[in-house]
Amino acid sequence: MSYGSPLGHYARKIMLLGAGELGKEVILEAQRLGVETIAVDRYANAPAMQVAHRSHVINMLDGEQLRNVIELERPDLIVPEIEAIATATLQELEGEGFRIIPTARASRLTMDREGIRRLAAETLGLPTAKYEFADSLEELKQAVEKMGTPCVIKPIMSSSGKGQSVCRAFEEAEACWELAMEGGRAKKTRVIVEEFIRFDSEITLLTVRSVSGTTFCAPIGHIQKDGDYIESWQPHQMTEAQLLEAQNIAKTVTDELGGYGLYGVELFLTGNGVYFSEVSPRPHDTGLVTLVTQDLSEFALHVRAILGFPVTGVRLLTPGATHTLKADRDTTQFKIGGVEEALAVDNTQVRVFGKPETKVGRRMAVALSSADTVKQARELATKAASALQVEYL
Ligand SMILES: Nc1ncnc2c1ncn2[C@@H]1O[C@H](COP(=O)(O)OP(=O)(O)OP(=O)(O)O)[C@@H](O)[C@H]1O
Ligand SMILES: NCC(=O)N[C@@H]1O[C@H](COP(=O)([O-])[O-])[C@@H](O)[C@H]1O
Ligand SMILES: [Mg+2]
Repeated sequence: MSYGSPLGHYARKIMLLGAGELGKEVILEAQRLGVETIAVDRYANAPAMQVAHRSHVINMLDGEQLRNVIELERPDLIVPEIEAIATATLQELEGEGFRIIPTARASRLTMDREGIRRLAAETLGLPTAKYEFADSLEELKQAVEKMGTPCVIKPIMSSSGKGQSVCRAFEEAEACWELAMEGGRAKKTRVIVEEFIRFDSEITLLTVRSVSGTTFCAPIGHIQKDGDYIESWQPHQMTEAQLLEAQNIAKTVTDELGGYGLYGVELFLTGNGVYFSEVSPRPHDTGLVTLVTQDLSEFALHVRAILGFPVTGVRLLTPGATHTLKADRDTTQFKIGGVEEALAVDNTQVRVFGKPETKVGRRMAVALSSADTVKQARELATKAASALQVEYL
């Protein structure tokens, strides 16, 4: 396959739908291969827009706006970077010959928690937490009663833990409902109620589907707070049996979803075996660690796979870890400080995402460290992240 230079007549063009910190790394990798890049998101100056050839600001949940921008640009590949996109329009466009990564069906099924959960548990028979759905406070109360407490309540369309809470007693159901209504990405009222799984640890298994077949990265362990990731490390220590179980689940779900690209399969490890939690048909936030641990990062792997290039294997070069920096206020008047101190920590890098605005809980930067052991790497990344700070002006 051959293609011309970016911005020329024969360029190969990819359009990212979503332009956050993960997309920024995807675009940088695409540019290394001489691909033309277009970033789209709901607000101007999003991280990936700052490194793309061009950008557009639209409401990606509006099918007409989405179709217009795609027809205007006519990209060779359309690469969803977040869940909240008008996926029915992506399915129509795929029918008209556009290529959606990994497939329009995969982006539709993973757009909300119901599609992927029913597919995994009911069609594929994978082990998951028990679940119920509710469309009103009344239905939620019934579901909580049936499920018992504690249980986890999440808007069906949300990510990074937005609108998610643990309901510890029946009386808390109303507060959980209110939180979910505020936190969802789209104005949908439906929530999922999940059995609370007391896992020993949780992992992301990055799984690449390419012209070369399916490849797994070493498992990534992580810690989440309020449904959002704080720390991740690679490799995560697990038994051979657990790893095989995890790979089997990942293979089953990614084969079903199909297409080319990197998937992040989220799994809970328990004494009773491995549970499937959810899957991202795209690079995963906890996988940022691969920027310092692997010969090819999850972003490089995604780009290679979606362009139809071979992915013959992935090498873990060193243990590593990441720790995030989050804001705790809503403002445009801020600076990121402490980069100098963070970079003084051994074997450490920093990514400052360049988001134009802080929000409570919004991820603004990450520290990444490598070391001889995961334990050391986690200590270094945590030390570096604690040196980083959002300075409010
Ligand atoms: N049923 C559950 N039992 C116990 N913990 C859970 C359960 N569901 C979610 N969690 C915890 O909350 C975290 C976030 O949940 P989940 O991945 O469903 O949210 P999300 O908003 O899709 O996050 P992201 O988009 O960042 O992956 C999980 O990684 C896990 O730590
Ligand atoms: N867990 C999913 C995830 O981490 N997604 C990443 O966060 C961005 C949105 O950030 P924002 O909410 O700060 O705009 C997304 O664009 C993606 O890069
Ligand atoms: Mg998740």
